[in-house]
Amino acid sequence: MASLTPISHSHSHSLLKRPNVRPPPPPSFFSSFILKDFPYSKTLSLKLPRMLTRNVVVSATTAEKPRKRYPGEAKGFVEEMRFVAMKLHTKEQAKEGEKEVKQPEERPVQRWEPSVDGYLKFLVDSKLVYDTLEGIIDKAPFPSYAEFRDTGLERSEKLAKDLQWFKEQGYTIPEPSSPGVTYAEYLKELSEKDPQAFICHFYNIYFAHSAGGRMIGKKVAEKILDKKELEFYKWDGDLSQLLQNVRDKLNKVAESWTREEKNHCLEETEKSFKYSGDILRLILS
Ligand code: HEM
Repeated sequence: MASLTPISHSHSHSLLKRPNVRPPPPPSFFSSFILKDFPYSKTLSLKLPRMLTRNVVVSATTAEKPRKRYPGEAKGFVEEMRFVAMKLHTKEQAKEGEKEVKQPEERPVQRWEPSVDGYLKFLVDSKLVYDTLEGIIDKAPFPSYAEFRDTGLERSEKLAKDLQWFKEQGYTIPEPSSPGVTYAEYLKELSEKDPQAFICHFYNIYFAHSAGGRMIGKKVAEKILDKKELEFYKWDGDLSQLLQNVRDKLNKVAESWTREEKNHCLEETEKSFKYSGDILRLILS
């Protein structure tokens, strides 16, 4: 495993007690700072930086240099990734969501009209993405990826079983389609040149599936599969413990990242939603 440099918090603690701290600079300073640090795309640049600015707290680490705190930072980097991800949901997807509904999959799952053929396309493309992710983690082109081998969250074999079940029911399993192929290619490329961005996708893919993904699985099964529970939505062992183990590892890996690298990882969240949204939308095709 790559050497990790833990961040020491002791010194900020003692300094927090200092009474004569400099007052925080005016909001305009923050807006430009955050905008510079979070160059999100046009669609989000209006929403996300404001959202982040609103939540940034200035903590007095030294009298000379006020230090901005990122939302979730005190709890660890996973909490920062979660914060950005939750804002990218729509209100109808999750309570914490803030994004406007633009795509069909952003509407309430309760009102979806899924088709078995569309769902099969979704499962096939999801399998390609998980095959790719799990292959990358296994190969570990960056040593830190090896931390994420055998987490118990792997989905490739589960999906293989589900597709076999559909086949036995008489369905023809389609070839992967463009959204899955495109995402898999992107992940392969990223994994070899940009570990921070790759880890963002890793987090979002597995954690999205354990949250919204499970909800989707249940609703879709009620509507079109006579409530058949797929293996895709079953984990060996206690899911919340498996997730916690991965959160701990992600936090540990991110401890060796600079603030710029962390921001770069957070900025990738939007792409993760875009690629995953394109695959989710197949359910409604
Ligand atoms: C129809 C689509 C979606 C629905 C209905 C949905 C719904 C949800 C819900 C209900 C939660 C749990 C919120 C809570 O903790 O109270 C959640 C969490 C989350 N979602 Fe989604 N989501 C969707 C799509 C996505 C997509 C496309 C991504 C990113 C690729 C994503 C990433 C996440 C992440 C990272 C979490 C945090 C999980 C955790 O805290 O462990 N979601 N989602």
